[in-house]
Amino acid sequence: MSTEELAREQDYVTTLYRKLDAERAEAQRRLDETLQLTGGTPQARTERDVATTLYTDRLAQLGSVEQGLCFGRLDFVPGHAEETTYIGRLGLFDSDDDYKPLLVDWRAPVARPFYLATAASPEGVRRRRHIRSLSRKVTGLDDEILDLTAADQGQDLGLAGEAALLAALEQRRTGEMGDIVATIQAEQDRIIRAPLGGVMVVQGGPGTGKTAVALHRAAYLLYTHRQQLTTRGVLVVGPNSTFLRYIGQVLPSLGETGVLLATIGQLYPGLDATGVESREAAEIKGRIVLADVLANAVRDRQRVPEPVLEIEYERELLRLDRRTCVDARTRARRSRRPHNLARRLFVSDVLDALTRQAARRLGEDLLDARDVQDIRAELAADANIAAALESLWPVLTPEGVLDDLFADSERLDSAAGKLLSDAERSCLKSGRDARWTPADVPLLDELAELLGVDDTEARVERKRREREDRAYAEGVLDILEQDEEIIDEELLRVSDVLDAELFAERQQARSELTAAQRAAQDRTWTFGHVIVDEAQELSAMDWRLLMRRSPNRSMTLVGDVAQTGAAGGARTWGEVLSPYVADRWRLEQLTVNYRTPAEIMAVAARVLAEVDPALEAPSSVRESGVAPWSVTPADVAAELPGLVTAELSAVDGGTVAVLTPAARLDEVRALLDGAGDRVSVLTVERAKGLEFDAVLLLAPDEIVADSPRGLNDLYVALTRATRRLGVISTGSTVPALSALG
Ligand SMILES: Nc1ncnc2c1ncn2[C@@H]1O[C@H](COP(=O)(O)OP(=O)(O)OP(=O)(O)O)[C@@H](O)[C@H]1O
Repeated sequence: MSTEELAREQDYVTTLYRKLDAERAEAQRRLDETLQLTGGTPQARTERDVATTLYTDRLAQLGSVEQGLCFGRLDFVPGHAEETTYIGRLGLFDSDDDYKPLLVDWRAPVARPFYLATAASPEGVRRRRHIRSLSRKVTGLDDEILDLTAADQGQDLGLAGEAALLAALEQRRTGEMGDIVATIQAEQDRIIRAPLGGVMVVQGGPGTGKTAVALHRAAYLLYTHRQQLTTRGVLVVGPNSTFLRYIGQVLPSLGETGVLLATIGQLYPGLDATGVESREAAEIKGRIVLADVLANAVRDRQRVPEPVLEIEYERELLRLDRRTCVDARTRARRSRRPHNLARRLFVSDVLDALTRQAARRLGEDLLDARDVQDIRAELAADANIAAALESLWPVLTPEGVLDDLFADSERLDSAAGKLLSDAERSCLKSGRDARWTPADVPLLDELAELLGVDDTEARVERKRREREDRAYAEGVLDILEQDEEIIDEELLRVSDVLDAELFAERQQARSELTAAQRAAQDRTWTFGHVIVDEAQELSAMDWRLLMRRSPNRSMTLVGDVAQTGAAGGARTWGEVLSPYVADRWRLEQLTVNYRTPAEIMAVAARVLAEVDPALEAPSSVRESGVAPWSVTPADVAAELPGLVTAELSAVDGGTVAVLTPAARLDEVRALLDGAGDRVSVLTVERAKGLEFDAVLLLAPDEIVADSPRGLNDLYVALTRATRRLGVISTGSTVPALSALG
């Protein structure tokens, strides 16, 4: 690349940074101005709140694009509507020149050819240029000329911007995932920009960019359907907290808010379920039949007297017989309301019956309707009667019911006797953690549905407040419209684009929390879009919970059925989804592995063939030049630290993972204590979705033997490395690894 060309691009990029600085200064100035205003009417305070959030969001967005602000350029063929377009992390416009775009946001439709154009289908693009930079300095340019004669590079795998891609892939791993906006590939772009509605499954082998694609899709959807999605939010579900930390930085650096990142264990408000239990117990809890077990458990709590319950009331005995209670129970159950709401009906019928009894004793003929009503009210307020009603139809909480069910053999036998075997029931009872486990969360959620909350009073109050908010918002908008003193165009723009309802909703959100934060606190929140990563791991009960959060079935599910480790996880996507959407879901596939070098992938492919010969491993995009190796040390404890040190120096500042069978985790952690934060010691389950420059795999035979899906686990373990793989054998050889030197 000529130095003049580099200098020309540097000039342009410098102009863009100048523009970025100016935008930042302007947003800061406006924010400062707004913050200096004090006092005033409630309306004035509202206006200030709106403006404060607007400028604060803008500043955060402008702050997050500093690195690699502009990374691409398209030059179109003569006669095309555009001549040249620069692509970057956000859009910048020239306010002095009719808002001509200086930089196009990567998510905008005009940016698409940057990811999709090929020599065979150039979409009007003559040249695609990747601009590499470090801080604000342009360090390199990679050009592709998209005419047919130049159709050579990356032809086999259809790669776009191969040089830039390979440079990105060669980078050392830091323990946090980075964005891929500069080098998104065509098959990935099609998924990222797929329409919002419906259920899309993205099936792809390890390292094909499923996680990256899922997160960029969240950013794209929020950009394209901003209004719809910032109010409802986007839920991104990942397998565990280590994984969420790994991906946590990708979205803010794309300048997005309104996204809730959570594990299934965090989807029941007020809990972060981190308890541990056996694979078997988790598998049983994940079965769909648990929905029936729980329904039975709730029904079992709706009791009738055998044969009569006597209640002392004002020194006399009222008798509540079985028949009355059975009738009341039948009517309450037939209402199909959740337990705590149906309770009102049961209580009302029983009180009617008791009132009749009490009235009879006092002499029915002497009482008018008013007297009878008074008697009923007195009965309702009586402590003994309240206790009797509570014993027959108690107010229940999900936590209480689940705890009682697992702690009490009789209850469990009654609810699950016909649905789970003796061995399965005792597995649920034994070895319970004092804390809730992730597999408990969908059960609690199910119970919350079955039980409901009798919030009649709270609802009336909420409705009243909503009416007030709305009336207030209408008032604010009227004043904004009329007040000629308000010349700040940003504020006026706010009133232009909001109607009263939205404004009221926004006000509520602002005075309290963001959509994501509100969603985290509200079990009944439904999201605008739900994205699930490592979706193959979810159990049938997990899916039930997620489908409740996504009644519009706007979902992106990414995963790999060849990597399923959970005993209750997916074997096929159809099996998982058909109860909810029948066959109304579409499948997209990713086929290129960007993480694992070909040398390592060859080993992994042998394992995959053992899992299922019909499954195909993705093709690696590059070779590392380092062959995977294997050793069988005489004394693992003595030699492991040395092997780790050697890997650390080989990856030169990069990361090393030691993947171990669960039974050896503590021992290995102790051995490597003090190895520094570039070394992670993990089980395969915890390493799922993560990647490291070098991986040392300890005792593969034990990993295989540990679970019915042990070979899948081995496949996952082998595909975590971006550069180097070493296998440390301790026992019998695993056939698929026997060829390792
Ligand atoms: N287009 C791309 N440009 C640059 N890097 C990419 C691209 N696509 C994927 N990568 C990189 O490849 C690696 C693997 O991606 P990712 O973790 O998203 O794969 P995955 O399919 O989720 O893998 P797994 O199934 O093992 O969890 C990451 O480092 C990611 O940044």
